[in-house]
Amino acid sequence: MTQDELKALVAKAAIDYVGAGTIIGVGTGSTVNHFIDALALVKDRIAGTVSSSIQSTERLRAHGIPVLDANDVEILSVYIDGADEIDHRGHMIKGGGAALTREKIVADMAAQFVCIVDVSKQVDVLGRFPLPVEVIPMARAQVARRLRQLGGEPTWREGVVTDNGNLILDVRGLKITDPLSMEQEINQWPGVVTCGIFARHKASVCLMGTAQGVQTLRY
Ligand SMILES: O=C(CO)[C@H](O)[C@H](O)COP(=O)(O)O
Repeated sequence: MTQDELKALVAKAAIDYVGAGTIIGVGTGSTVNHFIDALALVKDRIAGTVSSSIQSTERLRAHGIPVLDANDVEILSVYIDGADEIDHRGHMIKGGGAALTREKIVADMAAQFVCIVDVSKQVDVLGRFPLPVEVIPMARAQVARRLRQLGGEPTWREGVVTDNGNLILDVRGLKITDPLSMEQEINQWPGVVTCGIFARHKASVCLMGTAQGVQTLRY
């Protein structure tokens, strides 16, 4: 199976986690695009969605799936999203699509996080994928200096402006052996909106697409 076929497979499997009459959180990316297409087939089952990006909102609305304002919703039954990397404890790197901050907000609203990935995203230690960090434009150079002091090599993702009007630094060379403490450390620097480590908001379940089918991992 191709990587895209594995993404479609896990996206379809995630429909089992969509509870009748509930509001669900929807992530961003090519795997989630498959999920949105699958969700369209059962859209009458749910009360609505909260979306993590303009891109996903547009796709949801094109299918006639209601998208609600996060401020009007108290709790989500589930948040379904992809990841750039996931370790064996459910910690993730996210933000390859620059939607990390809204993704973390929607994840924070949800009772559980169902991560949908193909097997290529599984790692022993996070950091092979460059860590995205969303920064307020004025803080770009200072946060980059801080990241270098931490042992990383930050690159500005030029030309990319997030849905929140901010910039992305992609950090190579980090070996993230303690995801929770590195997430907390980076997030406290002035000008950082959030970093793409999802340790505080790790996956509850991962549906992993493999050549043998969908593997369900619980953390
Ligand atoms: O974090 C994300 C977007 O900000 C995505 O979940 C991540 O980049 C995975 O994307 P894809 O499903 O296209 O591989």
